Amino acid sequence: MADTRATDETSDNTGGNHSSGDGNPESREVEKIRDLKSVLVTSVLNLEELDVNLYRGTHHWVPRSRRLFGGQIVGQALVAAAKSVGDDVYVHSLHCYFVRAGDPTVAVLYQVDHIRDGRSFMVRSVRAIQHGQPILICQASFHKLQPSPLQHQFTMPMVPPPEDLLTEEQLIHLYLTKPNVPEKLRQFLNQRLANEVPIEIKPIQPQPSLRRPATEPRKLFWVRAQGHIGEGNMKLHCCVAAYISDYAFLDTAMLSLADYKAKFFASLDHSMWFHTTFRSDEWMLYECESPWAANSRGLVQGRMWRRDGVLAVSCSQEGVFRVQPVNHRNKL
Ligand SMILES: CCCCCC(=O)SCCNC(=O)CCNC(=O)[C@H](O)C(C)(C)COP(=O)(O)OP(=O)(O)OC[C@H]1O[C@@H](n2cnc3c(N)ncnc32)[C@H](O)[C@@H]1OP(=O)(O)O
Repeated sequence: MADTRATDETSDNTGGNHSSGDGNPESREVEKIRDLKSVLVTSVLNLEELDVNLYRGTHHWVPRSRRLFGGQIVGQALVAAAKSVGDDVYVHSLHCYFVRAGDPTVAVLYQVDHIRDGRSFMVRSVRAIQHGQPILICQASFHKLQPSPLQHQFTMPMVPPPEDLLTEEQLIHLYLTKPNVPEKLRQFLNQRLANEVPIEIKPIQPQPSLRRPATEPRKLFWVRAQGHIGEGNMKLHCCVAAYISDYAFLDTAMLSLADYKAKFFASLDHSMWFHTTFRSDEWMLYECESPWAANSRGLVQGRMWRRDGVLAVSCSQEGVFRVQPVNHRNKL
């Protein structure tokens, strides 16, 4: 079997030095895709200005649930908020509630309110609106750079580098070449391959199976935006990270429960804290864990690490989970 590992990474977290691979046609193909501007920048996060403080966003990828992807709404809301502040401030946090399911058949409007401009901090409130009603309310805060001797961070977990791991897509291709893959699983995996999610993921401990044992609710994976974004616009990288942060995050809470599936799950809220500069189109380690779940809700917390060990982003989210045993015969 051909070695399907991507070989495009020789750079450090500061980005830039991509090698052109090993001459393998598949590596060259990966390189070509990496050279294309990320669709997150050209389309998803490229809002249309309709009026003062009013923007319109369109959709790229819609999950199977047919409700809008939360990361898209948060990312677009942050783009709208960031348009109302100057170049001398950085987004440092956001706090959102998903109050209604997003409708994938119509665009989303983003209405920005200027809450306060202070000497150090600026706060914006954004309402994402469809059919005249809010689907998301978001507060975003921006801060001037103010270096201080007070600084510390946790230590990044030790994991294999992304060059030694396969992408989710490559893992699925590999798995589908095995004999006797159950038809239901084959269909599920083919559906995943058909997804046009503009995110690349390399799991640290892949689990390509529908039936898995209950484990500690914790997972780690390398993640980056598909395509090129480039250096320079830190606010844009934060918006892309907001998009990325909601993908493959909430299901961490389900890891503690085997033999059940979620007949309905959705994120209720989402918070992020941006600690320092990073490139969302370079591999970052996403460490996800769920400290608590009960009463049909689960809490997940995440840390995104630059590959040089610097903690770049912290995230937190609560979701609703309505679960049932996998062999449940009732029609949903
Ligand atoms: C792929 C990666 C995904 C990552 C995660 C995401 O991005 S998720 C996407 C972002 N997040 C979201 O879209 C969530 C948006 N928020 C919401 O949809 C809503 O706030 C909410 C469903 C969470 C709120 O639930 P409420 O129960 O208060 O709302 P509502 O009364 O309208 O009910 C919504 C639906 O749930 C059903 N429902 C309500 N309570 C129920 C219960 N105890 N048991 C069973 N079903 C129940 C209702 O019948 C209704 O179904 P019917 O509708 O059939 O009548």
